[in-house]
Formats: sequence, structure tokens, C-alpha cells
Amino acid sequence: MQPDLLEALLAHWPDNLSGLCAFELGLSGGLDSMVLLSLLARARQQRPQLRLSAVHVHHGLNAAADDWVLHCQQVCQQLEVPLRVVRVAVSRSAGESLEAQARQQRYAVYAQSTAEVLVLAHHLDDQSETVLLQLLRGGGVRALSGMPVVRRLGALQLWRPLLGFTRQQLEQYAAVQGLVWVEDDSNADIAYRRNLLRHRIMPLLQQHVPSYRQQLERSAWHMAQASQLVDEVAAADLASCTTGAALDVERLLSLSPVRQGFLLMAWLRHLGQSQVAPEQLQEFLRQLHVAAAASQPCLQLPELVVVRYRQQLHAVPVRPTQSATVLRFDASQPVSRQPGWGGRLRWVRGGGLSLPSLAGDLQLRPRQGGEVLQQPVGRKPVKKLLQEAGIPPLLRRQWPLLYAADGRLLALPGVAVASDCFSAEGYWPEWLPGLDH
Ligand SMILES: Nc1ncnc2c1ncn2[C@@H]1O[C@H](COP(=O)(O)OP(=O)(O)OP(=O)(O)O)[C@@H](O)[C@H]1O
Repeated sequence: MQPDLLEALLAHWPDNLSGLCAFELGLSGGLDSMVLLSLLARARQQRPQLRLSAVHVHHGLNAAADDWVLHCQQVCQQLEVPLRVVRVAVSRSAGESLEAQARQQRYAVYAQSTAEVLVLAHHLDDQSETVLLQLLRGGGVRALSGMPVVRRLGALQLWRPLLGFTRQQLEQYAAVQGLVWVEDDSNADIAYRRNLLRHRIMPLLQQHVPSYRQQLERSAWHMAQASQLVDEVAAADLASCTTGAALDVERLLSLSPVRQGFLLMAWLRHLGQSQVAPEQLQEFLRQLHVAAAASQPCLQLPELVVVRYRQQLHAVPVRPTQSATVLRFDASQPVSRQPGWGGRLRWVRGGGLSLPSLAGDLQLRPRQGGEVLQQPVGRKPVKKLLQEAGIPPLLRRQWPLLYAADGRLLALPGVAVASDCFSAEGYWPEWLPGLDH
């Protein structure tokens, strides 16, 4: 029997959305979002506090795109739902597929919503396709968890109230309500894997395993449970292995191999690197295990590199900006973040640069090559000092030099200070490489 969709929607209104009033629906003009528009407009009659609006993203990819806008405008006007139409330009040149780019742009538009809840019309068939697609891509537990009913999207809540209903149920609702919608002809193109599943594979599954949607949904639920457990363990491990912005190698390696991998993944995700191949992580961990303390395994990612230095892992930017940075010495603020340098400068009292040498505008400058620093034994090349301190080559290249207001080289932070500026009561500059998370 066809469930009453409106009744079900109202009965399953998520607890974590109670108290929120401003809802914006992502309206493509297709069947699914037209059904949801109708349902939410009717729900508004029973929940007068609900403020409903809609957003249509015009990608301009389809010849009929302007008609879709018109259609959305007409229906929204009839239902007295304010609609914003946002035009975006999808470039055909970049490496990603058009689909993926269009999707990213939609999410960027959603994220700008002034509503409290952004509502999308994904349904149970979409969920089955998503899980199967992820399986075919070799996705991990997180990807195989499918789409959650509610999740955060920046400051918003993202709600998918139709995940419990099949496409067929939505079609029946649309027929009963006399809804009109637009068809996106690209949905028929089986060159897209999702469409291939929808038009060729799912009908076969339907024939032989009619409950496949519910079974895939069940598996996704198990995966979501496992994924949450993994996240909780990884967060606890991360907290116990983090020292400042770095990870303690000994503590990391004392964990079981599987926890090491998930911990590293959680750390990198905090640093904004979510696309890390598990094989690359495993190889890095293997090298950390076997490499002697003096050797320097590193994990190379598109935007950052993870290196071992003094038994800690540091994530440093691949291309730090490293333009000359002016700073003032302030004993009351011993640590300062230096984002362009991918690290922090810390002052430690007792044996370091004398206060007179620290007066005025100091500068952090990148190495140019050929610099020398005054040492008790004479002037010593910076390159040599960095090598002797056992700093990995990659960090050596980006190590900042500290200059005095008069342009003299004062220190190689964390390594050596100019001996003619030394005072037993002075301040030692420490360089703490690594991005904060
Ligand atoms: N052009 C659009 N403007 C506004 N909202 C849209 C638009 N296209 C799709 N949506 C919303 O997103 C929902 C899902 O649509 P679709 O499956 O095409 O998008 P997707 O974000 O690529 O999803 P998936 O994660 O399944 O790939 C729709 O039901 C609708 O609510």
C-alpha cells in the first residue's frame, strides 16, 4: 500500500531540526524535488512557523536549462514559495567531470543559503545507486555509509527527508497530486555510470532481488555505525599522539597498524587533505617502521608534505609563501603563528638572543644561499648548521632565517643564534614546523 508521504514526512521530522524554521529546498525542477516542494508546501499548512523557500542552480549545461528556470518560477509562484535562481558557469576544461563540477558548484550555492536547513530530494533509489557506485569505486566504510538523513553543511543542516521512499512512490504521489516536472535528458545517457546502474543493472536486481534497496540501505547503516566507531577511535588516538601541531612517532607506532592508518587519515582530514590513497599511507607507515631514526621518510600530498623530524611528524606546506615577514619580539606572547611559513615561532627564556639585539622590527626571511652565522668558532655556513642539526632536506629548504632590525642575521631558529648577540638571560628562538589543525 502506498504510504501517505505527507503523514510520514511529518511523523519523521528529525528531532535535531526541531526549533529550526527557515528551510530552503534545492529545486532542480525534476520529479523528486517537485514532489518535495509539494510536500513541504503542504507541511507548512500544519506547521505555520515553517518558512519555506527554494533555490534553483542554473548550470547552463542543457539546452532546456532556461525552461527549467521558468518551470520552477511558475510552480513556486503558485505555491507562494520564494525562489532564488543562481547562475553558475561550469568550465569544460578543468580535469574533473562536468557532473562533479556542477555538483560542487551546487553545494557552494547551498552553502551560501541564509536558511537554517537546506533540503534535498534524494530518495531510496538514489541511496542504493550511491552505495553501489561507491562499492564499484572501492570506497571505504565512510563512503559506503551512503547519504545520512541529516548532516551539517557549514552553518546549515542538510536534510534529505525522502531517503525512506522509492522513486516509484514519488511517481505515484506526483500522479495523485497532478504535479508537473521537467526531465533532464542527460539522465538517460548510460555513459554515466550512475545512469548505467539505474537503467541496466537495477532493473535486473529488481527482477531477482526485489528487496535490494532495503538490503543495500541496511548495509549502509552497518557501514555508518562502523564508520562512526572508526572516527571515535581515531579522534581519541589523535588526541593522545598530538603534541602541538605535530604527531609523536613513538606513540603512533605503538598503536596497532590499522589504528595508525586511521589516525593518520583523521589528522590529514583535519588539515584539509581528505583525498589520500590508503596505499600511500600504508607505505609511509611501513617506511616509518623500518627507517632508522636518522633517515627521513616523507609523505608527499598535493598541498602538503609530512616529514619526520626529532621523532615527530610535521605537516608542512609544499609551497610555503615565505615572503619576508616583519615581527616584533614580545616576551608576553612567546608563540606566534607564521602561516606563510607553515609553522610557529616560539621564544624560550634563558640562553639566547640578548634584548638589545631583539629591539625593533625583526624579519623572517627565506634562505637565498650562501648565508653565514657568527659562531664561537667563527662564521659558519647556514647550510652546514642545518645539516649538523639533522633537519630533513625538505625542511632545510623552507627553514626561516631571523634577521635583526639592522639587517644582521641573528639566528637560525631552533638551531643556532649569532654568538655575538648571545646573552645567558636572552631568548632562544624555536622554530616549530607544521600546520595547525
Ligand atoms: N540545479 C539544481 N538546483 C537546485 N537543486 C538541485 C539541482 N539539481 C539537483 N538539485 C537537488 O539535489 C538533489 C539531488 O539531485 P542529483 O542526484 O542530481 O544531485 P547530486 O547532488 O549530484 O546528487 P548525488 O550525490 O546523488 O550525485 C535533487 O533532488 C535536488 O533537491
